[in-house]
Amino acid sequence: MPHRVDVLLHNIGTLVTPLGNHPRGGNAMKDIQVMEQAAVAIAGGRIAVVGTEEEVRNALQSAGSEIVTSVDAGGRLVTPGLVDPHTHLVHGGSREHELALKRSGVPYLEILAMGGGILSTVTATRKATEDELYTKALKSLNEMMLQGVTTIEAKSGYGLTVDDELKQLRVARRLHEAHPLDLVSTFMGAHAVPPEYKGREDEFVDLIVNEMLPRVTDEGLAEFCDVFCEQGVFSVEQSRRILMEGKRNGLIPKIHADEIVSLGGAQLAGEVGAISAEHLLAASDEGLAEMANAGVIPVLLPGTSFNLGLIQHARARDMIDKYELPVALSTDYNPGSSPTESMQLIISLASLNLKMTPEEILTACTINAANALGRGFEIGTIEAGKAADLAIFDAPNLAYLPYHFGINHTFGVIKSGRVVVWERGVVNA
Ligand SMILES: N=CN[C@@H](CCC(=O)O)C(=O)O
Ligand SMILES: [Zn+2]
Repeated sequence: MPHRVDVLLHNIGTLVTPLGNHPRGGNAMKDIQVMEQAAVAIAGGRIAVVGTEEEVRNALQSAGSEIVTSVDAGGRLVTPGLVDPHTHLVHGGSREHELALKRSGVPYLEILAMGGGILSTVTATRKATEDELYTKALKSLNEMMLQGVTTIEAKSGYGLTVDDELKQLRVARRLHEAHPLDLVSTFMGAHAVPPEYKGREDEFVDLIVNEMLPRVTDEGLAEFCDVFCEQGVFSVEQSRRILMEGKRNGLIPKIHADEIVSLGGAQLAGEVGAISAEHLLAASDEGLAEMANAGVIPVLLPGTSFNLGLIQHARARDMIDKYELPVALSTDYNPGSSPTESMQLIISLASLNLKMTPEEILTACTINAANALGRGFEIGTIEAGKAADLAIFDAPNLAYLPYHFGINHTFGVIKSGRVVVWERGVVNA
């Protein structure tokens, strides 16, 4: 028991959290702890004690702990800080000019093949200075924090030259150092083939492998390596080569797999030992079984299928009920397929379109998402010893979050023991 408690968060109406450090799949996704009239004592940025308010106060009193600051949660709902494990945070420009095209039925991959889509954002990102990218991404990062998010992943992939990929990753590193939120970086030089390599796709893969990957690892700019494995983008063979070379360079594989066409990306995820596979709308049963065998976390992105106007969504129910996979959820924040920073929108869409229960959704946005970033021992639950990352919502219970959709429920956010959002506004950032 610490002698000095920096923050005592008390008068929590309901505290909800999954427990443990590992990904939770199948029925275990529904297993969460629900505690009424709770409190959390925080010391040195970590959770020191959690329990009912009476238990916590008694424990602190018998240890003679000094409480430096008391924070009144006002009877609200408290969850672990949300984790957004798949974002394309750093990019230039926006793509509202493609909205009419999309709504008239032109498919996502066709817009890309016409030189638009991802490639239009590549042009804008190449043009932007590091400072311009920083300022734009900072705004989005604050939006995410106001949603109750405390850790995010950020991918490169809109530079597609050595310098422009490094530029994006340096912006993410600067933001990680300057902003209260934690950013975890992923190198995604294999996001699209740039126009100057059209018809010479394998030469672009050579560039990624021989020049980009070594520079990224030399500068310690990323932990993960991701590939858009999709028809007309990177084949299974090209993806395998990049992910294996990434691994040789110390980067853990992730993969945009079977989003539109069932290419076998889910199987590849299992084969290369990816920590996660993303999208998976078209994943086959064999692919899902392979992921379950290999312990790959499916990161589902219901904002993308919603925004692309698809009838089909990822098969979350099969993944949970049949394959006992530990589903994670994310915004996929990007300027094309999912222009939203809102994890709370994702929470509602997961309920509506993926048919996940509120308990499963909480697990997916916290401990499973944390494990998709290799951080299950550090964040994702409210337990003694973990980082004190907490979200305080103006909601009477957990089910209220997906139920009352389209508004921001966040009242406060505590990141590493520091209050960074209060009364719905950013403080101390
Ligand atoms: N599908 C590939 N990449 C992103 C979209 C990028 C974009 O359209 O700019 C995604 O995860 O959805
Ligand atoms: Zn993505």
